[in-house]
Amino acid sequence: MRKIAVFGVSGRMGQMLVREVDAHPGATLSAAVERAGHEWIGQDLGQTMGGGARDLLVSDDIDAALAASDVIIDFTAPAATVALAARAANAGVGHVIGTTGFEEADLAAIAEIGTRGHIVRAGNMSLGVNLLVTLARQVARALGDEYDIEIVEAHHRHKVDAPSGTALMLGEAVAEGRGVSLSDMADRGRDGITGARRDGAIGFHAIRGGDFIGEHDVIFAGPGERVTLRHVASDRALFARGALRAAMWLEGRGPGEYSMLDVLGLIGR
Ligand SMILES: NC(=O)c1ccc[n+]([C@@H]2O[C@H](COP(=O)([O-])OP(=O)(O)OC[C@H]3O[C@@H](n4cnc5c(N)ncnc54)[C@H](O)[C@@H]3O)[C@@H](O)[C@H]2O)c1
Ligand SMILES: O=C(O)C1=N[C@H](C(=O)O)CCC1
Repeated sequence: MRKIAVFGVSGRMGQMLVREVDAHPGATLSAAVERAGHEWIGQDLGQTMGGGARDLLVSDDIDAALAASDVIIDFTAPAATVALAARAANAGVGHVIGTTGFEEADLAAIAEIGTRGHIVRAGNMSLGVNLLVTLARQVARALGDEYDIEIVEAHHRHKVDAPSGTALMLGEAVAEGRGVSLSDMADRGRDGITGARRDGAIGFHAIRGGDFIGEHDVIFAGPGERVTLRHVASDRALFARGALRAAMWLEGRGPGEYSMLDVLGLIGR
């Protein structure tokens, strides 16, 4: 049995993850972790999730959670994830990172920890989005600079980061397809007298509202035609299933910062 701890357990994703781990015949929930001071700390996990008691208390004790686990699944917040990555690596525990909203310095810190730790990190854990990433790279390469690329995403009203992690994955993929750096070409939102579109720009636009789970369009607008690649998530459990797959996949792997493209066997496609 693979022992899996869920961090951010009271969150939208945390609760999905508990259900997926419980349903997996090869996995057992080893710890349920929330941030210090959260109202769920010390409560029975089953009861806080609205069911019967299950003999597992929600805790903020990171060392105890790491000691009890083979791998942790972390959908929390950037600062928490970066700190946790170092502790998981030191403890020899795998770390599946679903958190988004990282700054460049956070990503560099995680990459450094990935030289000794066992990490899977992806801004989107779904099979469909990761397949779309490979398609977006190919389409950008095939269509070339005459086609303007705009990435439009929509998420629920509680989401705190923009562009979404998925939009950034798609942006990296189209930039790679074109042989350019995303940080040079990204154009995030537009407002006011922006001037005409910059040649080669990769545009990002974020819609926030209601209960959108996650929708992404990559638009290639060319002379006389447009191509749109689209992904629509209709069930948040999708992301939890992907994260659990990553947690199982990490078993027996060497150190590294892997992506869902590795987990799903989509690398190089
Ligand atoms: N990669 C993916 O497929 C994917 C899918 C959905 C969401 N996400 C990302 O996952 C993150 C969480 O999303 P959500 O919708 O579940 O948010 P949420 O706000 O519902 O849940 C986050 C939880 O993390 C907890 N938390 C914060 N700091 C913590 C700490 N130090 N230790 C333990 N717990 C801590 C919060 O208290 C909260 O309960 C976001 O960054 C989101 O963008 C990624
Ligand atoms: O609900 C969220 O938050 C989501 N975050 C990920 C992102 O930033 O792309 C994946 C989709 C849902």
